[in-house]
Amino acid sequence: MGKPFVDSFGRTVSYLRISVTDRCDMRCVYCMSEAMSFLPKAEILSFEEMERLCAAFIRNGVTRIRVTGGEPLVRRDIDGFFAALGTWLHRTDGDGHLDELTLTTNGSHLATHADALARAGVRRVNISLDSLDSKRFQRITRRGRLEQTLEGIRAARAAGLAIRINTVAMAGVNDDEFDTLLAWCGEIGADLCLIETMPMGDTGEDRSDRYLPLSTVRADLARRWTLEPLTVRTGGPARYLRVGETGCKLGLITPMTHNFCESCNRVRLSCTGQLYTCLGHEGATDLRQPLREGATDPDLLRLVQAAIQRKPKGHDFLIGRHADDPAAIRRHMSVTGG
Ligand SMILES: Nc1nc2c(ncn2[C@@H]2O[C@H](COP(=O)(O)OP(=O)(O)OP(=O)(O)O)[C@@H](O)[C@H]2O)c(=O)[nH]1
Ligand SMILES: C[S@@+](CC[C@H](N)C(=O)[O-])C[C@H]1O[C@@H](n2cnc3c(N)ncnc32)[C@H](O)[C@@H]1O
Ligand code: SF4
Ligand code: SF4
Repeated sequence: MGKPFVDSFGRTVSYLRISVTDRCDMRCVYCMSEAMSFLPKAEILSFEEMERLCAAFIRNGVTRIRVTGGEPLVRRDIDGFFAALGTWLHRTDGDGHLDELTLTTNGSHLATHADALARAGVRRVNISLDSLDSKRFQRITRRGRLEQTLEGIRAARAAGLAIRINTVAMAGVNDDEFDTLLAWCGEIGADLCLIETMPMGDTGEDRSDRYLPLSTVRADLARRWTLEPLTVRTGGPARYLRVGETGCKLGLITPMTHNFCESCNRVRLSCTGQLYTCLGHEGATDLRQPLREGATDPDLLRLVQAAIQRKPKGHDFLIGRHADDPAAIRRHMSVTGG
């Protein structure tokens, strides 16, 4: 096995997030604009290309891969991709292995894929759902259908996958639903993770007046629920609390703080083969061109190592920052999948 990737701040990179497509069947108001245009197929890495890059990461100490998007389950032959990555799970030949393979999805196609994901070795999924009211769900996602996502959640449970529901907390949009969501998650045995809105990409809407600090939400929920801080971490940014009444976990993701930058273990590969070493920065290293021009594994490794050496210390997101501001992050969340 090769040497683990360590950045200039001494942080070891053991977690790769890979966005397999920029396409999506929804257009969530905080993520994309209604008139989002998508990339031509030739620009997107083939699954063979993605598998080769993943292998290079795994052979150098990456033990967790999260597949995301866009909506990962709208890409053709996604089951085959999971099956291929799944062969790295718990390998013991000393040439690298994965401890975890997982995905973040909007759930709309989970009913079709849940069994194949479980067979590939996926054990838990993060499913985005911002409301249990079908009209509101449709308004937020612009084209999603609540029943379809609920069907996907049922299929995931039936396939034995552990579920975390991701809910973007939005002032005046779904802030009256957190109790309902918490109770419902308790009923279905899922964890709930609330996420603060992040200013990424132009969505055609102003996000700043929807920003809801989770410190306020937590204090409010604590009046009705027994919330006990947990030390458990998934290697992700969520800080977890145990909900006494349901036994499930409540996660809080406050991406605008720098809480987790100092122990950041992750990099991101976009569907066009750009390696982003920080969610909160524009800079990326192109791996597609060298890959397509016949770069060897050591060549690719050198590029990745150099990129990781330049991994920034943290982000400088500002919620009120206008999209025209030169410091604003222009790319949409769907480019890197969060
Ligand atoms: N600032 C920041 N936010 C992140 C980062 N990774 C994920 N997030 C936020 O967390 C949200 C949820 O991401 P998920 O795809 O569910 O992944 P995760 O929370 O890392 O998942 P786990 O692996 O289960 O901990 C994203 O939409 C982002 O808002 C990160 O590295 N930096
Ligand atoms: C970009 S989506 C990709 C995967 C999949 N389509 C889904 O929705 O789960 C990954 C996560 O990012 C979150 N997200 C998207 N845009 C965001 C934003 N501007 N701020 C905070 N979270 C965001 C979504 O709610 C979702 O949980
Ligand atoms: S959050 Fe996920 S489901 Fe919603 S538009 Fe973005 S990529 Fe699609
Ligand atoms: S903002 Fe950048 S440094 Fe901070 S946790 Fe996210 S990816 Fe890591």
